[in-house]
Amino acid sequence: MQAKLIDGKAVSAALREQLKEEVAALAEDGITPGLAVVIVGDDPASKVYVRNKKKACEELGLHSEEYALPAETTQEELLALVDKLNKKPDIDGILVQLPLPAHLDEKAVIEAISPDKDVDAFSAVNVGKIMIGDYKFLPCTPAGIMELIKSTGIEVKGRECVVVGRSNIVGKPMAMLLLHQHGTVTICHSRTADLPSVTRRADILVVAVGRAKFVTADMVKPGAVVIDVGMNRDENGKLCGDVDFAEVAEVAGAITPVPGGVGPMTITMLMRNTITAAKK
Ligand SMILES: Nc1nc(=O)c2c([nH]1)NC[C@@H]1CN(c3ccc(C(=O)N[C@@H](CCC(=O)O)C(=O)O)cc3)C=[N+]21
Repeated sequence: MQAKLIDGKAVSAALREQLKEEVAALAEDGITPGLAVVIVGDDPASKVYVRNKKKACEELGLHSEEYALPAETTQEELLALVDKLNKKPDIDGILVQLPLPAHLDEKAVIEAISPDKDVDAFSAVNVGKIMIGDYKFLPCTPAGIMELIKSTGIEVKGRECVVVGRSNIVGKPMAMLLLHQHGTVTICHSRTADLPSVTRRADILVVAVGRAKFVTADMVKPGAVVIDVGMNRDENGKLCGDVDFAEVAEVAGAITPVPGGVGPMTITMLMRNTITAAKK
């Protein structure tokens, strides 16, 4: 392996030390940031994330509440809970774990969360604010990736940045954040013609397609920074990313592992957003 490993756990740990100081400063004013996590149904992978979020809250001294609702929960029941949390004074951030079971209207639930408590920054108002560069919260995964890129010391300004994947929660906001830092940004997706020729232009390559080992060494420019957002299970049930780590690490200049890359950063940014929300 010739690439430098981008250690999401280490970058996370350093940021969490700073956040602890912010929490301590808020405590002097009698403020404890509070996060509510709502999970509907019992997807085992979702449970892992929810557990990691709760652990991070405990580590930083945040108040956290978990609402585990049965898979049969109705839209009305879920909206009633969101409404209650919107009004709950000790809750600053609300996260409804996605995806929701198919009978629930995800969009309506996201829009029901008060924009001031929308720590995922998924609602239309918050997405719009990101577009115009006037935001309070950044979406957690793209924000965490910007911190990882910063940790490599590479400057985004003027560079070729290629984002593979165009989801509302990762690909699109990711492209916008790179653009804010003056990157030259290309978004690719499943219909992109000759994808390898596009990804090979990237100085910074962010991959969020949800397909195990989708990016191979021939798709990567030598020396590129490669960020892997994937969370897949391989044939043996082992967690793996969208990038074929073993072979791409021979070509890239720096690369994130899965696990231990983007995942921990997502949670750290969620903590940061909750603290920001508590500052009012
Ligand atoms: N409203 C909402 N907001 C989210 O932010 C959200 C969501 N829904 N639904 C699911 C995805 C996924 N996600 C992850 C967060 C942390 C890890 C994480 O901590 N990963 C660790 C370990 C994971 C493991 O061991 O299984 C790592 O990569 O090292 C992973 C995935 C947040 N999501």
